[in-house]
Amino acid sequence: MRIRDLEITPIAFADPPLLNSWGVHEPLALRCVLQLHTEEEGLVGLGECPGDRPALDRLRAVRSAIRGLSVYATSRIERAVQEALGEGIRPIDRRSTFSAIEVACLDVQGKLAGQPVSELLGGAVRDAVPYSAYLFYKWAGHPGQQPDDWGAALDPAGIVEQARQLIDRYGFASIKLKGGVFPPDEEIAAIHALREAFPGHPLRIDPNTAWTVPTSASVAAALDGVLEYLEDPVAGVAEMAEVARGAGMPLATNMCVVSFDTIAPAVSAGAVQVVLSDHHYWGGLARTRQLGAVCETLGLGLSMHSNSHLGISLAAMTHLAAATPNLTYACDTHYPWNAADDVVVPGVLRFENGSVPVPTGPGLGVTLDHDVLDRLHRQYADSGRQVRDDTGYLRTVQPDFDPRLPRW
Ligand SMILES: O=C([O-])C(=O)C[C@H](O)[C@@H](O)C(=O)[O-]
Repeated sequence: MRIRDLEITPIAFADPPLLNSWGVHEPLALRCVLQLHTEEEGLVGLGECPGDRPALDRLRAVRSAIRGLSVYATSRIERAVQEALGEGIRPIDRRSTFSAIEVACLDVQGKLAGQPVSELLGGAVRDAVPYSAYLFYKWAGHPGQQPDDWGAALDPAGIVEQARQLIDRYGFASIKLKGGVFPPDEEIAAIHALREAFPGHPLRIDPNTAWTVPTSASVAAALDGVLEYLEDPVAGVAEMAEVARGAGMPLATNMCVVSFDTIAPAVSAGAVQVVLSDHHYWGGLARTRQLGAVCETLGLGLSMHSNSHLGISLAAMTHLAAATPNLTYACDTHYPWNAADDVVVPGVLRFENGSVPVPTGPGLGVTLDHDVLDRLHRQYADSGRQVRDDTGYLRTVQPDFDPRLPRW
């Protein structure tokens, strides 16, 4: 079963004004939907990946190189992708490009075999995958941002209210707060407020390396006995190790362990106890299962990271987590923030008690909604890219958008 073509559709979907240590989320998140068409039987495999212009350029660069290859030959496809990308592309971007294509190949393989992707990965060891409530400090609204009904969350009471909405709607157990936004004392107070409001719910905070070693140490002391893990408090292996030595909870990361070659130095230094996987950045579902084996061997915990994403990625994440026995932490997902714009037909992907039941249909088990895809693609074409100007406000610019290439 050979690849006839890779259809690349950039899309833009609404993202609320969520805050992180870099600022506020842009009004539109850029993503890309892949449809991998086969030569025989007219099958289509789905993939999803970042949709910024460099990511799209990389996909266009590899498109002809994978034509004619077997959908089963993922190692050969990976090599063809690497060769087509040539020199000068960051390893993480190489892995990300291949990852979306690998997911689309697995979707086709599953459709051919009449088996869900989780079976192709060794079989689901859980029927449903737990996700965490991913809390963000949030403005009520922002210029250029579409209105939403979540409200603002700018203090402990707002964070507790946001957690309540997410837990009421989705049933999450674990709760993760994106920190590094306000002074650490305010974020510590928010975690204590969550602990009081939701006793028994595992809690995490992730400031995306915004803190210094002393700040991280005092946050770790203040939250001792409260957190299931502290994620990326500080940048650098040596700095993470220094924090880890005095912290009463495990340190987790998706920023200092980002590839296989970064595992050993971090482990030797005692810098991390939990690794957050992410198939987009680790080079696909098979590679991420290899990460699982390495973590098991080294006695590291395994969790899962997310960025803004839609249902094709959620399906892939769910199949992967279901078939990775030692992925025992609840996975991150941004899905509740973006679900209203999903490109997959509703129904299969749903949250029950904080978990997504593993899709049982062939392949990823999800179906593309072409009307939504077209709408989000038009939104991409019409809006250009939103960037923050030097006054902190968002504006629409078109520098990396070429209207002559609306769809590849
Ligand atoms: O856990 C993480 O590092 C992230 O989720 C990175 C994301 O970019 C997150 O900070 C966000 O969406 O603002």
